[in-house]
Amino acid sequence: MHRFRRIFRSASRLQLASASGVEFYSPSYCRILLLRREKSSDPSKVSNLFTPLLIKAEPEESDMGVGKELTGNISKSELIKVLNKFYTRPEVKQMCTENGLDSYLQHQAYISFRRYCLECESLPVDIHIVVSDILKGATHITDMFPYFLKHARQIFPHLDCMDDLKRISDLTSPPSWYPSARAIKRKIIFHAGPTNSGKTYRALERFLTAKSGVYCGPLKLLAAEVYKKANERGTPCDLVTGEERKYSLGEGNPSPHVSCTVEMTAVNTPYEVAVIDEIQLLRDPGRGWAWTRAFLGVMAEELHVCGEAAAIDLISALALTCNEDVEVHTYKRLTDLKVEDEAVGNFENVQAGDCIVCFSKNDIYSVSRTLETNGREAAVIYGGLPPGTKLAQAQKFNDPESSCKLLIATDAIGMGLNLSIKRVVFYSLIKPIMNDKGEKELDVISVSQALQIAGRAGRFNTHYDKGSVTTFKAEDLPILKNLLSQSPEEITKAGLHPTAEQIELYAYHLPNSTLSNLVVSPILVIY
Ligand SMILES: Nc1ncnc2c1ncn2[C@@H]1O[C@H](COP(=O)(O)OP(=O)(O)OP(=O)(O)O)[C@@H](O)[C@H]1O
Repeated sequence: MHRFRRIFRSASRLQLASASGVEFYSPSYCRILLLRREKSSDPSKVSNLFTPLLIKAEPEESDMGVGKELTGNISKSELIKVLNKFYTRPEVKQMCTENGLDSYLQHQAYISFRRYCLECESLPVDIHIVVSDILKGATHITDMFPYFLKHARQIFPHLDCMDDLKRISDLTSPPSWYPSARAIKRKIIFHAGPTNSGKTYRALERFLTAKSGVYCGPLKLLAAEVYKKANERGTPCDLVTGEERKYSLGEGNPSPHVSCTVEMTAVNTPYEVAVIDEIQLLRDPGRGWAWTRAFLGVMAEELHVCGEAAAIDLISALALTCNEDVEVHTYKRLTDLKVEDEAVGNFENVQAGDCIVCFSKNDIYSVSRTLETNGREAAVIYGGLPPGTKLAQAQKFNDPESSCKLLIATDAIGMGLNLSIKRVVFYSLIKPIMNDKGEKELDVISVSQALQIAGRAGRFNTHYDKGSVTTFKAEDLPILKNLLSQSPEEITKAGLHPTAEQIELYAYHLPNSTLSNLVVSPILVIY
């Protein structure tokens, strides 16, 4: 199981498909390819990642000396001469290419074959006879090719099942990976609007009144919130995250409703209603595949997706690949949000109801230390905290009776959490991001991130019916204003991940492959 998990994780590096004009990507996969490309402009060099299996020179006992008895002794020097001559023949190279061996694999196979022949105490009969015939001029040197190819296939097992691997590697039609979802005609409703516009509320109302449903959220905390809300409303609902499963109706007795993190979405369970929250995250380089999978695979009569309007076109195109239509409902923000004309400047100007947003743990620590030194109590929320701790921190900050009036948080608060924030203060606008090469670099936050985080201020149904936003440093304010004056960038790509079954098939076809060979096989096949 552990081995399989490792295979699966690495397999997230697979590419990609382009189905009916929808572009998919898996950047961590691309990272490998780009790394390879940096070393060489030839994409076929991906095969350099294959390491040959070691074949011991141990012929069958019944073979021992038979070749020599039949055709006479062959000296090592004669054998080397034949092998070298064989390998330099252009026809041999041609035949290698035709059989899936590029120049790297040819060379590796030749080194291994040569070692095998020279280390053999007694050559296998068939090889002995063909070498002997070549030496006598009775046959052509290229007649050794079948023996060489047999050896190459032993050390590179993927060569034996290229056709099957090609079939499995066909990632060009992701909708067909989910036959159960394709067997039903789903009604798809896209709730589009900015943050705090009531989109999720509307979708959840439908979820709560359905006979069965699944809520797929971006964070454990949000899944936990929906689980709590549903159960409080008398709709028994289970909670499923990567870490835990909570049953509402008693251990082992699943409820008709499930609230889960999007990665945990069941694609073989029928539901009346499914809600996929923050659908724009399907473009996310690391986790986007989970939204794509949930969208294509969830078996729901009614599928509600909530998110930025920037995802409408892509979702409609994806739906089209499933022969489904999308009904779009648009929403407006429920409360006012004002961009302030002054930056905060220093910690004395921090006010009750402020949420200081940082993009690094160092900033979180330094801001909380400074506030503490100034005798100001602050709750802290960042991605790495356990969900229970995050919830406790959110409750402490939301509680009007609490002495804690400040919040320090990363963009973990950017998604759906109900926090009583009066003003969002961006401590910085620089965030580490993953570039196209899969490397981490620092960049200004995107328009979508700025809007999403700023939108947390003045959340409907909290103590503040209006919100405001500003920066800590004066020099950041014009940049923030510019970001907030724009609409989120149109989403044009969705993340994609092969299914567990596809990776299992790879493991099945290549039982003797090393893990690294198994992982890179699909990449080679795609090329
Ligand atoms: N019609 C409504 N009646 C009562 N409360 C509502 C209503 N619409 C929205 N709310 C509340 O307003 C808050 C924001 O709504 P909601 O979570 O649906 O926003 P959203 O558009 O999905 O934005 P986000 O992505 O930030 O969650 C929530 O606390 C929600 O319960």
